[in-house]
Amino acid sequence: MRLAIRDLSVGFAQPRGAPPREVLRRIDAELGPGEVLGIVGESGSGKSVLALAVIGLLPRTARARGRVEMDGTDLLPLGDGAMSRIRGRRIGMIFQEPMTALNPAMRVGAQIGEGLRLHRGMGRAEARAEALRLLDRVRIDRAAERLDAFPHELSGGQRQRVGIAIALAPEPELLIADEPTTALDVTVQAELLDILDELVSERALSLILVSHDLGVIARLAERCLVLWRGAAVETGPTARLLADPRHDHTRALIDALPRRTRATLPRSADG
Ligand SMILES: Nc1ncnc2c1ncn2[C@@H]1O[C@H](COP(=O)(O)OP(=O)(O)OP(=O)(O)O)[C@@H](O)[C@H]1O
Repeated sequence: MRLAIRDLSVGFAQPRGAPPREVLRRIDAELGPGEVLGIVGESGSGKSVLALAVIGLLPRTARARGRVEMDGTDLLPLGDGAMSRIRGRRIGMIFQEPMTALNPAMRVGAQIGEGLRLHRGMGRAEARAEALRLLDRVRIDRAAERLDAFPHELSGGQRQRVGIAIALAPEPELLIADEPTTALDVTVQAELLDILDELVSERALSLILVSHDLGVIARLAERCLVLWRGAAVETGPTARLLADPRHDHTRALIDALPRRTRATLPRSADG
């Protein structure tokens, strides 16, 4: 799968005929199989709007221009029906707060099973066995028991593992993770980032990783795009950006990193 974002702008309709407020301006980006693209920027810079534009989940008041091409097909003009078939099947999404993606009234195994039955044509027993394999893959402890648990019975980290398993079930080619570890403590965060990293290489998955934290981006993304007030102020290999930031906002994001994280980054990012 190749994704090409071309000259993408997004505005929001304003009341009383005022001109739309542009929150994303002329974004270009590309992503191939087994690649990770980091989207980094401060709060309100447009990261989530960019992720939602790619997966076709912008609010109705949003107006998008440009192209979001998946293997050459522009997704922006697709209607709800065509887009919902691509979403889930070809593009998966992981959210910051896994509870929003989980159905509170449905057992974990059944939620993972939905994607397996709908998109991979599995029967009930086969879907249950595969759901267990997926829970093992995201290294949840006591996976067999978790199949029959409800989301509220799990910790935040376990819920996010389930969120990843649900997103993976239809074997998507592209995964979009919007602040997937922000709500979790650092050990769990590190483990989940490792799992995502492994999945990208195992499955030649393409990953768009959204974070306000350049440390998270640096762990996974070989290339990244720095958003500032809706514009891509810097884009390129993450190592280059860290070693030689060219925009004040990139420098500010590096300065925001804890000293210990900075010490693990390419040398010149430190000083
Ligand atoms: N539904 C909406 N209607 C109007 N404006 C919106 C809507 N959603 C987002 N915006 C605006 O778009 C801009 C970008 O928001 P976005 O959520 O993409 O930022 P972000 O970088 O993801 O921030 P955060 O890290 O806080 O989630 C903000 O100015 C926000 O107010």
